[in-house]
Amino acid sequence: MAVEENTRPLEAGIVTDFSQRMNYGSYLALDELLSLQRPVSEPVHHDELLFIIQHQTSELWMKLLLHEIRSARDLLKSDDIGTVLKRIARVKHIQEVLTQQWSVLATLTPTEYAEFRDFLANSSGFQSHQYRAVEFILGNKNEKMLSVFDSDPASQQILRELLEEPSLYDEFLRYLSRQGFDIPASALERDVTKAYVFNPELVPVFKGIYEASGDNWRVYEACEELVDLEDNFQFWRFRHLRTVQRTIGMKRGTGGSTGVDFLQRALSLTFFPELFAVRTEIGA
Ligand code: HEM
Ligand SMILES: N[C@@H](CC(=O)c1ccccc1NC=O)C(=O)O
Repeated sequence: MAVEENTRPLEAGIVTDFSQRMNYGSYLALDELLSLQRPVSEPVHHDELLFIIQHQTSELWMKLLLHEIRSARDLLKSDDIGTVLKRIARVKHIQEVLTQQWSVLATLTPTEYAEFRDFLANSSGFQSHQYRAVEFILGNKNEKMLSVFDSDPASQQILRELLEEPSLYDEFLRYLSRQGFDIPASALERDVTKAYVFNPELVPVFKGIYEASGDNWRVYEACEELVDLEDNFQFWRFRHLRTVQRTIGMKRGTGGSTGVDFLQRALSLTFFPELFAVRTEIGA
């Protein structure tokens, strides 16, 4: 059989009979995955598919983000800092993808969005349980957020567990204590169900680590990884805010908040305050 010009001939070994074998689509449950984009606008607005896919892909990456951060937190309990660093390296790449992805949604103009926004009713990203789980495990705990999930007990239960468990940073401080660093009891015995708040007693501990980085290389590296992670989180929040601003201006959110003003306030939150405070104390 003659091979057509500018085509790649299939090799003899290429498998084509999947009647009895697992294939790509069945492994990945593609039939289900690709049937889950269900626009609600009537008549269906061209851009609603973009809106749905932007959110669904974000949720998939957040699923992995949570999986990796949870694992990093649990590995700290067994003092396996090497694997923790590997987990955080991956977390940072996922965050970069999530932040880059905003440029796709930024092609949605305010006019186009206004044409289907009403169909979204009161649904909002504020109700994303995976996003809230990531915030909680990073230490931004807030029990009041649980009420949003009253009608979704399974998600509410996961959030309640994360609220009650130590955060990634709580476990990092406990790890440092086990490694011989002088972590004050006020940090080790804090109420982990509350949002983490700045503890000035920790700054000298980090100052010691940063000034003798060569003696504590892994710990020093871990501190810098956490700083990167927080920076990346803020970059995502900032891109979200700017996308919201260019799409709905100063309108209230569908979730009931003031919108841009509400999101702006999240930019002053911090997960690892002492790791930023220590910078003021370093050098001259
Ligand atoms: C045109 C696109 C978007 C607009 C206009 C928008 C708007 C808003 C607004 C106004 C809020 C505040 C809560 C409210 O009252 O609704 C919010 C929260 C939120 N949105 Fe979006 N959003 C957009 C896209 C996205 C995307 C793609 C994601 C990705 C998952 C997302 C995730 C979130 C999350 C997680 C929150 C809660 C933030 C927090 O608690 O600080 N949003 N959004
Ligand atoms: N809060 C947005 C609506 C919105 O963006 C949204 C709606 C449903 C599901 C996810 C959303 N994304 C982020 O908030 C708004 O006020 O227009």
